[in-house]
Amino acid sequence: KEKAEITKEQQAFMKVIVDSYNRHQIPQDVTKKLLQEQYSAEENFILLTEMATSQVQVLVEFTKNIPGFLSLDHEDQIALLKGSAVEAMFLRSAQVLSTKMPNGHTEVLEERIRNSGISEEFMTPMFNFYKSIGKLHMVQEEQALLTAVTILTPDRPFVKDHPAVERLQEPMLEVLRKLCALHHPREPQYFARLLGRLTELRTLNHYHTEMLTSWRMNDQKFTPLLCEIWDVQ
Ligand SMILES: O=C(NC1CCCCC1)[C@H](C1CCCCC1)n1c(-c2ccc(-c3ccccc3)s2)nc2ccccc21
Repeated sequence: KEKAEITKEQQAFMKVIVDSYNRHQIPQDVTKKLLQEQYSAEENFILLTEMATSQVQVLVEFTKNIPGFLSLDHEDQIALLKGSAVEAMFLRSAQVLSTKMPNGHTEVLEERIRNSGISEEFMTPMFNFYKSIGKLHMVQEEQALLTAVTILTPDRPFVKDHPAVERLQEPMLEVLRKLCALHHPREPQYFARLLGRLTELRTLNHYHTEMLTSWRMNDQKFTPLLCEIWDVQ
């Protein structure tokens, strides 16, 4: 019995994470902008760097609210943020695309992304990921916790104290498992499928530098923050 129930402290824990996740304002802006018109590859690249820069700032605020994160070794805090920023960006982008929109808007958005300047070879893996996230119909709490679980991945490059990160990730996974059972009672494998998406995320992470350098334009410009996050220049 007690295995399934979400305890009082787990609820409080989850509230902190979900509230802080919902202070995310970027997704609406990017959807509105992209639906306005098809921009040139240059304009889209600038839009991406702007969105990504503010997304990283929001991600840092979100991460600081994860219980226990600030008591981790400071260099490990940086390593976790650097290691997860791109995955959080793709996860957020997937959630933006799977948000319910008026008829035809999703198709327009997809078209704009296909013609944004990203080279063709990345479209299939990227949209496969977006579709697979969409099919999960995640509730907000699941989205917030999945992002927190992604950030608290112990085996990121340069993380020294793995066990300390695992100790933070475990309660997160426990609450997420209970949430999945609660919101998707008829899908016992839902939690496993959710975690399977994290593997797909790592593949996209693997492509990201090439996606940027092969963007259909010359001499892409990056802000110092993005050079840190995107391993470019
Ligand atoms: O603005 C965006 N995403 C925001 C990021 C911060 C959080 C909110 C969403 C971009 C736009 C794509 C079209 C051109 C402008 C930028 N976007 C992407 C990305 C495709 C490739 C991406 C990437 C990231 C890092 C490295 C290499 C490549 S992100 N998928 C989207 C799905 C739905 C709506 C927007 C989406």
